[in-house]
Amino acid sequence: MNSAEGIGYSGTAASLVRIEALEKRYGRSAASSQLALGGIDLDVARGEFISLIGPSGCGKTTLLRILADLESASAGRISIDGLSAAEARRERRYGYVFQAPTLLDWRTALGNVMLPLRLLGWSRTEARRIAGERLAQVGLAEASGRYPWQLSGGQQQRVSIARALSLDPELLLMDEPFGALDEITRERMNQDLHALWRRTGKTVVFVTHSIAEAVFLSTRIAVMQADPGRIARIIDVDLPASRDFGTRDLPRFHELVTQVHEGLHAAYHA
Ligand SMILES: Nc1ncnc2c1ncn2[C@@H]1O[C@H](COP(=O)(O)OP(=O)(O)OP(=O)(O)O)[C@@H](O)[C@H]1O
Repeated sequence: MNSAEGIGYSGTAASLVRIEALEKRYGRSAASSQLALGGIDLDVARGEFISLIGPSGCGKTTLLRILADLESASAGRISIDGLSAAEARRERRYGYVFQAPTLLDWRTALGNVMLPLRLLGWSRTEARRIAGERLAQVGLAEASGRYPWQLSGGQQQRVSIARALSLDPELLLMDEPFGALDEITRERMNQDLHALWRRTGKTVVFVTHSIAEAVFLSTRIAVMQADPGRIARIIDVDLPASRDFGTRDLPRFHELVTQVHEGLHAAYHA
């Protein structure tokens, strides 16, 4: 049985995501199995933007995939708005953005964003209207007729975000969505994602390897460590709520970058 499904429990009004004593073991035999997550406790408040950062292999993607019910937990409990991960998946309570865009090459940008709506029974006209709005939300209205191979990497990721938003979920799970982009495009995407988050009030769980990206975007940062994967430290990001290109020049921004850096160093050498 999927334990995340079996023992889901009710969250509070304030926390949208609740994770308690979550463990994940890959492999069956005791000799060859590996404890990828060794007891994660984390509450994510509604409207929060939390980043997971940590050394390669510390279980960031595994944690995100368990939340999305793409992977089962070995022990522990999670709930999303009071639902188990499986229920939340069935009810389309989250949107998921992968590291690679995963768009269908034979569908236009609009067609890709329409797809989840069409699959759930929206009429073609309604789906087209909503998908058009979502593409406008990510600044791609004029590219709606283009195919993925006619779009830049950054534009493809914008389409992926629009698709994740298509059903207007309260929760967005994002697995290093800007990892493959050049630095300037990435900063621009950070800026636009921040503005989108402020406008929509979504709750975001975001995996990244970039300290600057985590500090710029987040309300809190969970620094993880490996063997087994666990949360080593939580850092509150007390920057002004509204962030722009000037945010990276603030002394507090640099202090926080140093704090996360030190947290990561400690995590690497623990
Ligand atoms: N399907 C799988 N089968 C067996 N082991 C796995 C599987 N997926 C992940 N692992 C192992 O679990 C651990 C955590 O992997 P995970 O991909 O979640 O880490 P991560 O922090 O996201 O890494 P990265 O930053 O490199 O993407 C790693 O040791 C990995 O080898």
